[in-house]
This record gives sequence, structure tokens and C-alpha cells, in this order.
Amino acid sequence: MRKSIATVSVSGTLTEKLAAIAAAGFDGVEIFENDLLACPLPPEQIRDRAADLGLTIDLYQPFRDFESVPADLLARNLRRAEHKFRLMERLGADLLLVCSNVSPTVVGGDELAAGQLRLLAERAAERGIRIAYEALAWGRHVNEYLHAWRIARLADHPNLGLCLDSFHILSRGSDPIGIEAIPGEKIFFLQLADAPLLAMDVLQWSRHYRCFPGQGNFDVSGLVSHVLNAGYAGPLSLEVFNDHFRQADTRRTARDGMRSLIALEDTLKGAGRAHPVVPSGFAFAELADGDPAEGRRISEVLAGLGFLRTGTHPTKPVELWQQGGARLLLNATGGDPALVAIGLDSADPGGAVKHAESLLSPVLPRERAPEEARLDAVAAPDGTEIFFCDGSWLSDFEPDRQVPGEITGIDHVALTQPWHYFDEGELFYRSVLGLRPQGSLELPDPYGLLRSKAMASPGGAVRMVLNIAQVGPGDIPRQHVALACDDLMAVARRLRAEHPGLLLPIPANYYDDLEARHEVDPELRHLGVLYDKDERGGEFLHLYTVTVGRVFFEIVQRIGGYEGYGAANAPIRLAVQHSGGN
Ligand SMILES: O=C(O)c1ccc(O)c(O)c1
Ligand SMILES: [Mg+2]
Repeated sequence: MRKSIATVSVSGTLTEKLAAIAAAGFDGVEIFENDLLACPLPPEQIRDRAADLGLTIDLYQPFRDFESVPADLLARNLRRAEHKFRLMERLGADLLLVCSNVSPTVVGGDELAAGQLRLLAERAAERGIRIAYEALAWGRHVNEYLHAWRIARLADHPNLGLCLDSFHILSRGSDPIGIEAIPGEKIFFLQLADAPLLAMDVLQWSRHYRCFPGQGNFDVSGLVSHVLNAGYAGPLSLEVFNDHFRQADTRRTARDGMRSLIALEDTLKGAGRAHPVVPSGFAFAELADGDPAEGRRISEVLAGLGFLRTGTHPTKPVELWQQGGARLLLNATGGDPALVAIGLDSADPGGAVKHAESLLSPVLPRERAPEEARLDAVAAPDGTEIFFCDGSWLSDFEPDRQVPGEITGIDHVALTQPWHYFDEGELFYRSVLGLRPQGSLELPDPYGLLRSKAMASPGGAVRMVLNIAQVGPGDIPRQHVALACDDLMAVARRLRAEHPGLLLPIPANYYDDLEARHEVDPELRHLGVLYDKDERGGEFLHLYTVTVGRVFFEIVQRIGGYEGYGAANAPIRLAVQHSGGN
């Protein structure tokens, strides 16, 4: 299908927007009026610029507060419309979006609205222009798409049809099945936006929190399938009002929008089928283990946790450390200790990279000696390298040894996202890796708020937590690797006895509160182990190490089907980390 985007969805000036939208591979644009008003170019040059870039101008918008008005206002509104029609001729646009009236001066009655829209459509028809009528979710009288359709049907003019906007429909909880009763040729335009579920005024929700399909909680692809069943053949057009997008890099946002439409098409094509390349587990996590300023190295922490160095790469300064099913690569190429890459077990690494590439992810070049294992990798939006592994990579690290120990594997990794690319990260991990969102949270931090989203593969073999930290002066964005074990109390006892300096200290006040809420083993307090319990009785025991560079480790034990991440305890950790408990 043709792909379009409203210029309001990305940052920049109109000419920057057009260039970025074309570079991202869109076929067309909706020109948002404010972008045009602020542009120094005359409409003819904007038209030529778009054409040179290979973009069609699919829609001009919005035309506000037109219908259901008293007679004197109608005359003024028609005059206003004539001006916009002339502008559209100069711009080479033949579809005008008219959104439902939000003004308190509206006079009610479908007959009146239909009659006035019919007049507008007649005037438009004289110039070969069509009108797409859109029910804004906060429209004064018309705020449901089926109401807009009843009025358009009453008006009964070939140049009057509907603009359907997924946000307005889904934010009100309207059932999109009704779209199938609208003749496809009367749906003149389809605008797509997703949004997180928020309990707030719908206008504020729409103007600040929309996001690209796949980044929020709406079933946008389900809505699109109803629109296609109705016989709609126009473009899929993104229309997103988002405070972060307005500040983010123009080209990057446009590319992300394109990724969301490609993923949406994949979902429509593969409806009901499993994701093609969902990973089956963590092959490894790779950490840069340079010389940290404070002297401690990740390797010391790993040794304390019971890991053994089992191999060294033949040509690169990379060591393999193992314990149980957990494999960590330490890369001594310099830089502050940080989590730089994740290896995922994949049945088809080549296919996984192709899939990632089809979703516009940069494929990483790998310089490798001819005898080394083939590695397929792409870059995630946060810069983390994602490797797809079929097991052959381990042969680089002969001899591969079994290291029995308390740790059984990698439970999850927590990555810090740049704040203005948080939604991009979620879409990447959902579409490229087939992870499913498990929920999002906002957690108090002594100096701000931590926004966090958890995602997991079906079955939970791969779990990731994406955080955006508000980083204050002197703070570092932290990442962590959570290691699974079967007996956390035993691990804690040993660490407390042998390496007490590796453990993050937990305040006594936490245990006073914990003991008020749950009947817990008093030993938790003595060992500094944190505890959580879910509504279904699942339990979670965990502890944290101190931070080295940007990285710390968590050790976790899941009991009774616990699916969370101990979010209730994260604010305690953040406060201790901030207060120099490291
Ligand atoms: O927020 C608005 O005013 C607005 C304008 C035009 C649209 O298409 C829309 O969905 C919302
Ligand atoms: Mg809209």
C-alpha cells in the first residue's frame, strides 16, 4: 500500500520535513497547515519541492469549525474555504480534511451539518477538490466516526467522504467493526496513530501522546484490516502529535514511522502467524570491560559471582566467562565498562538479519578472520548490537567448558534508552525481535522519574526491560544484566560471607516496610535480599551488585510463575545508587 505521513509528525521546517520524509521512503505527505504558513516558499515551490523528492501531496489539513454553524458564520466559513481551495490549487493538493466542529457556537442537528457540508462539497467540486470529513474525538456534536458517516450519507455528494483516524476511533473505545459497513470509496483517507493507554482528557492525550503504530496500546492493525475489508484503497498515513517527536531528529523519526508501517503491513499479511524469527534465548551478553576510573573491573565482579573465564577470542581482545547457562563476553577494547551487545539464540540468523533489515535496522559489518564463526548482527536504536547466534560462535572460544554454579542463565537485560527514542526502542524490539510488551511503569527516583517498559518473547526465554532515566548532573545512565538462579538465599549467603563489598546495601527502612506487608524470612534483612510477590502468589527474590562503569548485575529467583521484575523495589535501588551506595 502507499505510505504517507502528516508533516506535523516530525520535527523541523517544512523543507527539512519533506526531505526527511522522502529519504525514509514515503510515497506522499499530508501538508499540515501550520507547517505551510511558516514556510518562506510559495505554495508552487512547495509543490515542486515535493514532486522533485518523489512525494505526492495527498491531503491538506486541517480545515476547522466549518459545519453546523449559524447562517452568518456559514458565509464567512465558505469564504474561508474558497481561500483554502485556491491555496490547494497552487499546492497541487485535491483533498481537504475538514475536522468536526469543536466550537461552543455550534448549532445542533444532523440535517444542518449535512446541508452545510454539501454546500462545501459543491464548491469544492467546481475546483476538482474533495472533502474528507473527520470526527475529532472531542468534537462538539460529532465525535464518533459513525456519526460523521451518517452526516456524510445525508449530504450525499460525490466530493464528500470521510477521513478515518485510528486515534479518534480507538481513544473513545468505539468498535471499529462498523467501518466495514461504510463503502470503501466513501473513505477518502485513513490516518494512523497509536497511543499509550492514559486516563486523561482526550484532546491532551491526542495532542501530546500519540505515537506510531506498534508503540502504544491500540490495536491499529485490527482497525486497518476493517478499513481494507470496507474496500479502502488509499494510502496508510501516519498522523502523530507527540512532544518527543517534535524535538527528535527529523530523519530518524521519519525512518521510525516507515518502520512502523512496514511492521504493520507484516502484521496484516501474517495475521495469526507466529513472528518469523523470534529468538529462543540469550546466547550471551557482551560487556566492555575497559579501565574504569575507580579501578574495579567487571571481571572482578564476575569472578566474585562465581563465573570462570573459559576462553579467549583468537583475534580480538574478548574473553568468554561462563557459569551455568550464562555466558558473558568481556571486551577489553577500551572505554567505560558498559553493556554493548546482546547475543540471541536464533534458529535462522540469516533470516533474522534479513527481517531486521526489512524493518530498516542497520546491519553491522563484521570484520572477521576467515576461520571465525559467522556473526549476524544489527544495531538497535539505542546503539546496542544485537547478534543472532546459531551456536557456532562458541567455537571461537575453544575450549568451551561447562562451569557448574549457582547461576543458571541470563534472566533479562535492562537497557537505558535515550529519552527521545524510547518509543523507537519499543517498536524495534517488538517488530524486529518479536518481543511482546508486558507493561510500562513510572517509578520514583530521588531526582526524577524512571519510565520503564518490560518486554518478553512468548514463553519468556528472552526478557528485556527498557528504561529511560532522567539523568541529573553527575549521574550515569545504568544498564544491567539480571542473572537467574534457583536458590537466591544460598547465593546471598555466600556473597555476604566472601564478597560483601560487591553487594548493594539495602536500607533497614525497606525491611521494616516489607515485614509489614508480607510475612517474610527475617534472613532477607540480614542478607540484603529484596522481595516481591504478585497477585497470583508468584514470588521474586533478588539482589544487586555495585555498579562498575555503567553496569551492574542483578541476581534473581522466580518462584511460582512470577512474571515481573521487582518493580516495587526499583525505587529503593535507584535511591541507594544515587546516594553513593553505588
Ligand atoms: O488535534 C487536532 O486539532 C487535529 C487536527 C487534525 C486532525 O486530523 C486530527 O486528528 C487532530
Ligand atoms: Mg486526524
